[in-house]
Amino acid sequence: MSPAEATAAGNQSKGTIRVVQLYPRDMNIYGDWGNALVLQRRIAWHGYTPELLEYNVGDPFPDGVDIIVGGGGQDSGQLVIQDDLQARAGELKELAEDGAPMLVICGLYQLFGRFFKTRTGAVIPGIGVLDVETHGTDERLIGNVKVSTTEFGEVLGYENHSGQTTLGSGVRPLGTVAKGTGNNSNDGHEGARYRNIVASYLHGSLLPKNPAIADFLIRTAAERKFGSFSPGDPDDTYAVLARDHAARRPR
Ligand SMILES: NC(=O)CC[C@H](N)C(=O)O
Repeated sequence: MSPAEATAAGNQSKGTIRVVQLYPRDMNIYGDWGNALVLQRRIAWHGYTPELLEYNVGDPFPDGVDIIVGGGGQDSGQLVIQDDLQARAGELKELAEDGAPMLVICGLYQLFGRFFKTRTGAVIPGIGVLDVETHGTDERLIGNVKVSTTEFGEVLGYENHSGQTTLGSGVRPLGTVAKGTGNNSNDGHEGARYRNIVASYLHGSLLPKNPAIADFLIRTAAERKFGSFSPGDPDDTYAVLARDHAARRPR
């Protein structure tokens, strides 16, 4: 049911949750925009009113941000956004430290870290919200991934990156890779967790197949804004089918 339909049906909104997708023009590959769409739909299913905004290079930064979502991108897309991202570092760091829920995938995961040194030797500075660093290699890590996590159960998705990310002591991994590569070829970890940020290499999109992560972001946003979260009754039929299908895909 759309928010408008919910209102027409007489359901009282529990309040507005504002989602901002960072740089969809330059950083949105392998279906990452689907993460914002899932948040929009599930926020409405939980009885809140979703507001979905796009933030691109040069835009004024929106006020009252409740959830930040950022996707992946080619190295060239990361170069395009790098200066604007540096200009927004202060606002994003403040939101992160204040506990705003965020989901950053692949290219923006790398740039929320300290830096990404690409395969060609270019160093793209990150904003240092996450204590991670990334080095490009000649090997591309591509394929379906399964991750065991304590917070979200089994996380499923698809990776495609040349960057290999090493975690510092200021973050913890999202989980342990059961199939695929994840952060790098060495330590068997995928993604990073810090405060209410979930960072991951997984596209596909991630949230349609992993509603537990979507609901974590929504619950955290509601608790932060309204003091509590009252869940609705989301329809997980397609999520269950998508998870089942993704889990059976070969690497
Ligand atoms: N899928 C991505 O976002 C890729 C990120 C980065 N360009 C890399 O290759 O590592």
